[in-house]
Amino acid sequence: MSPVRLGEVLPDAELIHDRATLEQAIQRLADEIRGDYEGDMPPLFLTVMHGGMPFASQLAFALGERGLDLEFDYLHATRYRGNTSGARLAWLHRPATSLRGRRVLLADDILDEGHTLLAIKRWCEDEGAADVRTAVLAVKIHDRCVEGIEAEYVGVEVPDRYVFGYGMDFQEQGRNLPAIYALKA
Ligand SMILES: O=P(O)(O)OC[C@H]1O[C@H](OP(=O)(O)OP(=O)(O)O)[C@H](O)[C@@H]1O
Ligand code: HPA
Repeated sequence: MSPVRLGEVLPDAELIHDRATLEQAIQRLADEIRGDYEGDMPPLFLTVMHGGMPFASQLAFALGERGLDLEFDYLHATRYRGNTSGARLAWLHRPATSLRGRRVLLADDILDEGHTLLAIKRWCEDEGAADVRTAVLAVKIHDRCVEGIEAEYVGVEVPDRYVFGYGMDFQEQGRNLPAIYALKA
C-alpha cells in the first residue's frame, strides 16, 4: 500500500507548538539540566534515533553555550516504524561507548506510552550506568503511560493525538518540519 503523502495531511493538521515556542522550551530545559550536572566527567549524551535527533542537536548546543561539555553517542530503538500505533520494540543500534559508571542523559522527541524509554533506561542501568536521566521535547498527555518511567526534563506537552514534526514522523515524512503538528482530530 503506498503511503499517504505529507502534503495530503499537512493542510488540515493543527499547529500545536511553533518553532519559537519549542526553541524557548529547549533553552529552559538547558538551564534546568545545566544546574544538575557538575564535575569533571562529561555526561554521556545518548540521542535516541531517529526522532530525537533535531531536539538533541538543539539541546546539545544550548548546553554547550552554558559550559556543559557532553560526550556523544546514539542508539536506535523503534516500535512505531512509520506507523501511528506502537508495536514490539526493535533495537536497531546500541551505543558503542561503555556505560559503566557513567552519568547518562537520554534525549528523545516524545514520551508517549513510555515503552521505548522504559526499555532504554533499563538497558542503560543493566549496562552499569551510574545515573540515567531523560530529556524529552514533548510528553503526550493521557493515562496510558507505563509505570516506572517519567522524564526528568520535559519541553512541552502535546494532546492525545498523533503528532509529527521536529523529529517526529508522519509515515517517515515530516521529521524536519520546525514545529509540532497534530493530525486532524
Ligand atoms: O513512548 P512510546 O509510546 O514508546 O513512544 C515514543 C517513541 O516512539 C518514537 O520512536 P519510533 O518508534 O517512532 O522510532 P523513530 O524515532 O525511529 O521514528 C519516539 O521517537 C519515541 O522514541
Ligand atoms: O504521536 C506520535 N508521533 C510521532 N511519533 C510517536 N511516537 C510515539 N507517539 C508518537
